[in-house]
Amino acid sequence: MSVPPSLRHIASCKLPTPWGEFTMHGFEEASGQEHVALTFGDVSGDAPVLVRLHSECLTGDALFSLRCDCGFQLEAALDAIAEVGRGALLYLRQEGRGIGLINKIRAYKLQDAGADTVEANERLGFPADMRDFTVARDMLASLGIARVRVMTNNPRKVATLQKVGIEVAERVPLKVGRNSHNDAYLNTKAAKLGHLF
Ligand SMILES: Nc1nc2c(ncn2[C@@H]2O[C@H](COP(=O)(O)OP(=O)(O)OP(=O)(O)O)[C@@H](O)[C@H]2O)c(=O)[nH]1
Ligand SMILES: [Zn+2]
Repeated sequence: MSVPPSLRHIASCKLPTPWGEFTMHGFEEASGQEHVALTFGDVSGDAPVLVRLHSECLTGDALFSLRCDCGFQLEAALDAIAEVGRGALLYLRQEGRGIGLINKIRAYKLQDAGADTVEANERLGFPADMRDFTVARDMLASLGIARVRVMTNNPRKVATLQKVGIEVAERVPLKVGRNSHNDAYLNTKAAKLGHLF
């Protein structure tokens, strides 16, 4: 009996953006979970590729929320990739650090009442961060990317990439979008989740 591949590349298309023309690649996990990658320029070859692993945040990425830094990081990452002329953004469908959109709204409600972002997850019965970044390995492999300069403040992303055999030539900090609404959230990420600010 043959084992189905854990990730399938389904189709690619052009994606014009204010930063220029990206190529959008659609992937599907065996579970049915969908992800996309945007590439810019020629990402083949041995030179490390500027890469962002971005976890889905509907509120920050699409609805202009100031509760987090996600939307600002998304824009800054696309900006940086277009600026160097070559790179990839993996848009991972891991809303709410893996707990999903509705549970994230529940967690925000608890945060409105005083819990921090980690306590809120725990009160709902979830770990602080449920994400598994190994899907990035298969997406990068499918795109022909073996060496990266990864834009993140999250050491766990770097550690996972290294663990699954992606060479991390450099971690590029991505510190944008701090404001009065997300200041405490970002401080909690540094104190409890190990983010490097
Ligand atoms: N459960 C929960 N998830 C949140 C909260 N605020 C933001 N998120 C989610 O956290 C994730 C943030 O992902 P990333 O932008 O990849 O950020 P990161 O792992 O913190 O690290 P960076 O690469 O440094 O940005 C997204 O999935 C958001 O939906 C929150 O208060 N609770
Ligand atoms: Zn966010």
